[in-house]
Amino acid sequence: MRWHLRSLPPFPFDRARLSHLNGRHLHAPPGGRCLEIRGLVKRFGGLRALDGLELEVRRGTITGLIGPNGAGKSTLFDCITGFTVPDGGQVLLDGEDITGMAPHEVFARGISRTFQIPRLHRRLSVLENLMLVPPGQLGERLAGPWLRPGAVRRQEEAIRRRALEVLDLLELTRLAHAPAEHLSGGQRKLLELGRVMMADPALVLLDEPGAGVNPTLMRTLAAAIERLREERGITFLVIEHDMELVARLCDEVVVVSEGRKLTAGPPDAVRKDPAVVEAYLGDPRATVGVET
Ligand SMILES: Nc1ncnc2c1ncn2[C@@H]1O[C@H](COP(=O)(O)OP(=O)(O)OP(=O)(O)O)[C@@H](O)[C@H]1O
Repeated sequence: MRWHLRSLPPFPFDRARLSHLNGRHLHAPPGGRCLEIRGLVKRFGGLRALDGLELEVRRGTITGLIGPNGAGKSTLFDCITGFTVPDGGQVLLDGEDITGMAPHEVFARGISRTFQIPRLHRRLSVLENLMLVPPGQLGERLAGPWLRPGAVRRQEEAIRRRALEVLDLLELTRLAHAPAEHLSGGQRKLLELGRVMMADPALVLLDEPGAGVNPTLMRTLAAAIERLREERGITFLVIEHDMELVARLCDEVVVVSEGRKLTAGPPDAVRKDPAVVEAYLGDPRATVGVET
């Protein structure tokens, strides 16, 4: 029986200690293509939410995904993660075609996501929300606690330790035993990122992490994302409307409009691109977001 969680390393992350784990992202060199979207099409009745979308996300980068409301950003996340099956095109992860795979198959390949409205177990505590994430826990099996009580206990302790480390990183320790429903909107976003961290992903898709988050929590959130990229080499694709956050976090920004890629490039260049400004505001003389 596999007991992979026993070997989970503590935070702060240490690449050398992690190398014995099987995460392909830990061995793959940064900068190569992690995610490729080729000609993706998704129709809802007569509406083409994705209309031949093409984009690439390089390994180890934080890539922003921006575009006006209804551009198709969330639909893209749904297609990547198996929540929606596209009508055409391909999703490639590290060169493997994962188009149309079920959500659990995509998750098993190292892709985790968050949602615009965090999906948490509201009645469970913050700590329990984290501890539920790692799959294949021995205690969940009917006979596990009877046949291997020591192994179940040790595994649970390892998961608890890791969850406490995640809470520490996200500055949520004092809320460990509070029910998730008592958290503020911003704290829920942090907890959702924590759940993603418990899954040890290679690629993380964040859907509007900054929405409804106050400036202090935003700094904690941004710092955690940067740290995960630096120390774990985790790749991020981030839908975000807050251009200040995009400018701070992202190496590259992809702009989508009406289900297609409009342009891509460094945040500053993209923000001043007349085509982008027009897509957002209908006025090529304006600029998108705040000046930094
Ligand atoms: N399940 C669905 N059924 C019908 N239409 C849908 C469905 N999901 C999305 N759409 C439509 O597809 C288009 C793209 O929606 P999507 O949510 O992907 O856009 P978005 O870029 O994420 O927008 P926002 O920034 O407002 O969240 C929209 O016109 C939306 O109304």
